[in-house]
Parts: sequence; C-alpha cells; structure tokens
Amino acid sequence: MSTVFEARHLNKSFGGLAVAKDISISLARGDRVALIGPNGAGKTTFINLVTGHLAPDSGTVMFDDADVTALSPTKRVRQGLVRSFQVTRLFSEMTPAEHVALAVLQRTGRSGRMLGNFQAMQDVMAEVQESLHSLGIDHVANRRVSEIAYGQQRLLEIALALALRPKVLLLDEPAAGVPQSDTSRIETALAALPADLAVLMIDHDMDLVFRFARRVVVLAAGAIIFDGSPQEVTQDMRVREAYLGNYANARSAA
Ligand SMILES: Nc1ncnc2c1ncn2[C@@H]1O[C@H](COP(=O)(O)OP(=O)(O)OP(=O)(O)O)[C@@H](O)[C@H]1O
Repeated sequence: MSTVFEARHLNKSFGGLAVAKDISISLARGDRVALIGPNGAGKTTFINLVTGHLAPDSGTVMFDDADVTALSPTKRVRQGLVRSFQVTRLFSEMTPAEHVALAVLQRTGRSGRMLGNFQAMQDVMAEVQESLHSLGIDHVANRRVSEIAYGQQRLLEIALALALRPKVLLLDEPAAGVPQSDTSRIETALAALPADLAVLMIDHDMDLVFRFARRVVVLAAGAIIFDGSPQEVTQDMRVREAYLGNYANARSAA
C-alpha cells in the first residue's frame, strides 16, 4: 500500500511541558488506525499538529509526498487532509441537508451564497441525498440540527468530512457522548467508509477501537510507546501499565 501521510519526528512543548515527543506515524491508503492513550497523553495535540491548527517546534508533516508543515489548515483540507467537524461547529438553525450542500458547494468552488438555491442544483442535491442516506440520517435531512439527536449530529460530522472527499480522515472521538443505544449507527458508518480512505481515529471506547482498527498506536506522556496490531497491543507490558491494564485482563479472562 502506498503511503499517503507521514508525520516525521514531531515535537511540541507548551512552556516546560513536552506534549509531543519525536512522534512519527505513517498512513497508507485504506489504513484503519486507532490512536489511543490515557487522558492528557497528547492525542488531540497530535491531530492539531497534523491539521495545522498547531505548529510543531520541530518535525515535518508529509501529505501525498509533499511537505505540508507550513500550509494553513484550509489548504491542507483542500488537498484532502480532513478532520471530522465537531458538533460545536454545526449551525443549530441549519438543516443537515444545508450543511452537506454547503460543504459540496465549497468543495466544488462555488459560493456559499448559492446555498439558498441548492435544491435546484441537481448535482448538489444528488450528493446531499446520497450522503445523508449512506449515513442513515436522510429522514432528518430537513430538520434543524438543534432538533436532531446527538448521535445524528455526530453522523452529520462524518458526512461533512466525507463531502470534502478526503484522502486522510482524522476522527477525534466520533462516538464520545453518544448514548450506547446509538453507537452501533456510528460503528456502521465507520465500517462503511470508503475502502481506499486512510483513517486515524482517536477513541477511549476500547470495544469500538478493537472492532474498527487494524493497527493501534499508543501514546503516553507525548511519546509513542506502541505501534502494531490489535492482537499484540493487549499483550504489551508497557501499554498494560500505561493504559490498557484492566481492559487487557478482561479480554484475556473472557
Ligand atoms: N494550548 C495548550 N496550552 C497548554 N497546554 C496544553 C494545550 N493544549 C493541550 N495542553 C496540554 O497538553 C497535554 C496533552 O493534551 P491533549 O488534549 O493533546 O491530550 P489527549 O491525549 O487528547 O487527552 P484526552 O484523552 O483527555 O482528550 C495535556 O497536559 C494538556 O493539558
């Protein structure tokens, strides 16, 4: 598989606190990687370094064989390096259909001012319908975001990220805050992501992580302490001590 993304030796400190220590991770097309670790390990900081929301003190971010370390977050998104939107970035008065239409208009270089007329644009409408249908939220397409369930809002985040046609998708806790009864919908959406898309997901729900990931990277105190298969990670003594102890014991007892 060809490498599409590579973080090389990223370092970042806040004051005296080193939160990224020589982090190197690469992703190939079709990868399904989970980034796990204790609270405060530096997972979100890593995503921010990758997307350009934070500048590293040293190190390089490579995307599609080009150095994108100095590019703005917007330029990285345009190239296909996309993180899922956060619920807090949705507009409560707008509908899911309008959100997706806006993303499609932006991606295709058309003005957001055309949003009032998107239902007359066949290509936009077709993509909106197909997108919301594939994520199982087409029945709430025309409700206000403030009126739909939290799990549906999180599915809309995924729809918006996919509308940007990413090559690499970074998902920061896609199921966090979603009631247990709805997490299966998120899992179904994750399982149906395009096969050639490279996905890196952060989550604390280990059942979700182990069903989704074919590779697991563990961060602790800003450093990678493990990068390997889900089968090996539960056996790794450093990982057990830093994070997975109880979970690994439960799995081996089951
Ligand atoms: N802008 C900032 N300024 C100072 N310290 C920060 C900043 N952002 C994060 N930190 C610190 O960096 C460390 C890593 O935080 P980060 O949010 O990346 O961890 P995390 O692994 O994503 O944690 P969680 O699982 O709780 O979301 C923490 O100690 C945090 O307090």
